[in-house]
Amino acid sequence: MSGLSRGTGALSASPPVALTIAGSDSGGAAGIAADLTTFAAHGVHGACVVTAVTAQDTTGVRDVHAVPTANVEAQLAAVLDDLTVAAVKTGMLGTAQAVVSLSEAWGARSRSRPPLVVDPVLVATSGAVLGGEEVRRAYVEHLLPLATVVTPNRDEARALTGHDGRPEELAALLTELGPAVVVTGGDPEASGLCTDWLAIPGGDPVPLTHPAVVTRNDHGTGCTYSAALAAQLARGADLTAAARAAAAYTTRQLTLSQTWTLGRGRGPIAHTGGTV
Ligand SMILES: Nc1ncnc2c1ncn2[C@@H]1O[C@H](COP(=O)(O)OP(=O)(O)O)[C@@H](O)[C@H]1O
Ligand SMILES: Cc1ncc(COP(=O)(O)OP(=O)(O)O)c(N)n1
Repeated sequence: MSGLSRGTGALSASPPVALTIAGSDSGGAAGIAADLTTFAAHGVHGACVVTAVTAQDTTGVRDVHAVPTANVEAQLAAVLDDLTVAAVKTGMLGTAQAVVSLSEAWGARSRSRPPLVVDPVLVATSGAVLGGEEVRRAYVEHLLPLATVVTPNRDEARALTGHDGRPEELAALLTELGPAVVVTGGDPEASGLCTDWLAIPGGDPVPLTHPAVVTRNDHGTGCTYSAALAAQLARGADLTAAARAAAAYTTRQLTLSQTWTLGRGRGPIAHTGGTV
């Protein structure tokens, strides 16, 4: 045996790499924290491009610092120049400039592009606005047409379409921009069920229904779902299987954190409980 320690574990193949482009949540519930821990739970190596730094806890968002666009671009170039990325997800992008810059960088890539999951973060659970009207418009005009799949919750789907229809109608409308769509959520307290609507361009929207978890600890749920979806795609799942698996994973994390008491407000969803 040489002087080098070989460790005790079996040799393993390199994991797939997923990249999150998102903001940080100082409370560790949403954003980059949720994404990287969710990637890890799926056996996927996580790279990250930080777009915004939020001073945030379980009760709300106190401050937002947008990372300068030139630095966001440099982070993205560093990751893509070096790592073979199998899937990308975007979360809070924060400014219209960041949305446009990312769209241009993505559109300009000549090599094959991995699946791009866009979680169009506009508003947090606490009601804090994380992306205003200019950001909304930039998503619609620039980024959504480049996405593989977009994962708005019902409020975001209404905002993006400018319509107040049923979620399956909103999902179908958004596919007209090009991507597949999962409109997430539902009315868990009323029905005991959550129904996400998956629409693939050219097909009829399909309901994906699962039991609802009654919990106050749901901060970071949308981030966790979209990160799990990206991780599944990085592992090679097809979109329908990935959407089902991501919802199952998210439900399991909500169940695990159901009895937690962390913070004074909407506590964090668990991120890495159980195995995938
Ligand atoms: N109470 C709940 N019980 C089980 N699943 C849930 C619950 N709330 C949301 N989900 C699921 O979590 C995922 C993210 O949805 P959603 O909560 O709409 O995101 P966001 O946090 O962006 O509003 C979806 O698959 C949705 O069905
Ligand atoms: C930095 C940051 N990014 C995203 C969100 C929104 O999180 P999300 O999981 O969509 O939903 P909430 O549970 O926060 O509504 C955030 N709050 N912060």
